Amino acid sequence: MTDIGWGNLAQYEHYGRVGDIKEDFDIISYEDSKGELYSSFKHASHAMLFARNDTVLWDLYKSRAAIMMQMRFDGLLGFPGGLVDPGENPLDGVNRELEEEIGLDLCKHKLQNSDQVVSFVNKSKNLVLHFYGKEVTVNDFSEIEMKTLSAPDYGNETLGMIRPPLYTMGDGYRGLPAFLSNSYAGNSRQELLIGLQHFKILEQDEIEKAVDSWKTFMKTNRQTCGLTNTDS
Ligand SMILES: O=c1[nH]cnc2c1ncn2[C@H]1C[C@H](O)[C@@H](COP(=O)(O)OP(=O)(O)O)O1
Repeated sequence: MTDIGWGNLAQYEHYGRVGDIKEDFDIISYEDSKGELYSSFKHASHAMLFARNDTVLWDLYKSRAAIMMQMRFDGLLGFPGGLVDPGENPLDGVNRELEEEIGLDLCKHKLQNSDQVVSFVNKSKNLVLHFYGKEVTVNDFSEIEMKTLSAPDYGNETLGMIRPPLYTMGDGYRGLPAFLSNSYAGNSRQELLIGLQHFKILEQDEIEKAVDSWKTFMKTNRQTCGLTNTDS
C-alpha cells in the first residue's frame, strides 16, 4: 500500500504542529537569521496583507481593518506563505508563495525587504520563521481577496481566506478572543497579535484584554468539554 501519511510533507512533519507553543519561538533579527548559525535550518515566510477600514458593525463594533488569513489544508489557521525553497531568500519565498496561494499580482503588490516585521527561531525544530506585513487600500484588498478563488493552490493547500474580527463583543468573548481560540499553524496567532501591535491597528490594552479573555475561556472550556480529569 502506498504512503497515506504525510507523503512528501513527512520530512517537515514535526514543524508547526498543534502542540507548538509561543515559548518555542524566540525573536531574532533578520540579519542574524541569515547567519551561519541558521544556514542549516528550514526557513519559512508568511505575510499579513491588510487594509484599514472605518466600517462599524451594527453601529457597535469597529472593524478597524480587514486582515487576510486563511484556512489551510490541515484545518489550522495561518497567513499565506510557506517554506522557502533551497537557494531562495525569504523575501523571494514569500512573494512566490503569495502568488501560488492567493494569486497575488506581484507587479502591483510585491513585498519588499522593508515589509519584514519580525523573524523567529524554533531551535528544537531547526526552523526559522519570517513574518512580513503590508498595508493596501480597501479596494485593493477586495480585489486581492476575489482573486484568491482562482489562485493555483485554492481548493487544495488553501481552503479559503478569512478576515479575523478585531472587536470584542458585549459578552467579552465573542469577536477577537473567540477567534484567538482557534488552532493555528506555527506561531501565526502570535504573528497576528504582533501585526496588530506593529501596525497600530489596535491599542495595546485592547490586545491585552482580548488575549486575557481568550486565555480565560480556554481554561473554562477545558472543563466544560470534559477534558479535565473529574475523577478526583
Ligand atoms: O502563518 C504562519 N505563520 C507562522 N508559521 C506558519 C504559518 N503557517 C504555517 N506556518 C509554519 C508551519 C510550518 O512549520 C512552516 C511551513 O508551513 P507551510 O506554510 O505549510 O509551508 P508550505 O506551504 O508547505 O511550503 O511554517
